[in-house]
Amino acid sequence: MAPPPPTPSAANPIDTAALAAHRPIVISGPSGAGKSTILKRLFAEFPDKFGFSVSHTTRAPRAGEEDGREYHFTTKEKFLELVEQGGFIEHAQFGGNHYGTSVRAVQEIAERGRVCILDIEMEGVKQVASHPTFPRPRFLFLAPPSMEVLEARLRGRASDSEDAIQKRLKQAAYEMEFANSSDAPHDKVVVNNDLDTAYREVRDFIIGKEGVQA
Ligand SMILES: Nc1ncnc2c1ncn2[C@@H]1O[C@H](COP(=O)(O)OP(=O)(O)OP(=O)(O)O)[C@@H](O)[C@H]1O
Repeated sequence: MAPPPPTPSAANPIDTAALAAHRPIVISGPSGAGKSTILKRLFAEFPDKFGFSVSHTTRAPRAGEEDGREYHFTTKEKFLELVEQGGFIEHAQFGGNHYGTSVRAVQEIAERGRVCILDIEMEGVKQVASHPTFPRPRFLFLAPPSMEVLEARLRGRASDSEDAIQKRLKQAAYEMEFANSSDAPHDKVVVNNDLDTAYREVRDFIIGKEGVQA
């Protein structure tokens, strides 16, 4: 049986008004689909409209990192307590450390009058879509034109080893399968073939009639 939904507590009340006025956007898609490229353009065109939330992590800060800037650094106990309270819209464990996006961090962006853009991988997307209390964001999936083109772009980026490229391609196949399934929450799928066209489609989805006004 599914556990009962956590009630928003005093520790993490949900400010639905701010989130409704500035509805967050979840962007996902395989590694190499072009998310960073398109988001970079969007932020350059609209420097004051969007924000990225600051994630929580249980890993130790690295030299030069500041609490609340790169991450909210926290302990495993506090992290798991917040999980129990439904305080994360999504969270995961990598290399022995916990990482998560808190309701509070996303809300903070909305309260500053900005639309929070969440670049989230597939498992996180599923968690956000099934969160019991967090208001549903808008979901955008960025797809490559084909697996062959994706492979060529990953190679062209020249930032990964052969092993890493193979792992990304394998993961991309799962992501495409999920995106094509009826479980996928996506409100819009944009195929990133020609960059200008894809950018316009993403921009229209985000700032068009249903999105924030430009
Ligand atoms: N429409 C396009 N046509 C040709 N090349 C593109 C296009 N869109 C993106 N690229 C290139 O493809 C590569 C992958 O793009 P990018 O790094 O933005 O992907 P990403 O989805 O952000 O990946 P990751 O999830 O790994 O960060 C980059 O080298 C980028 O310049």
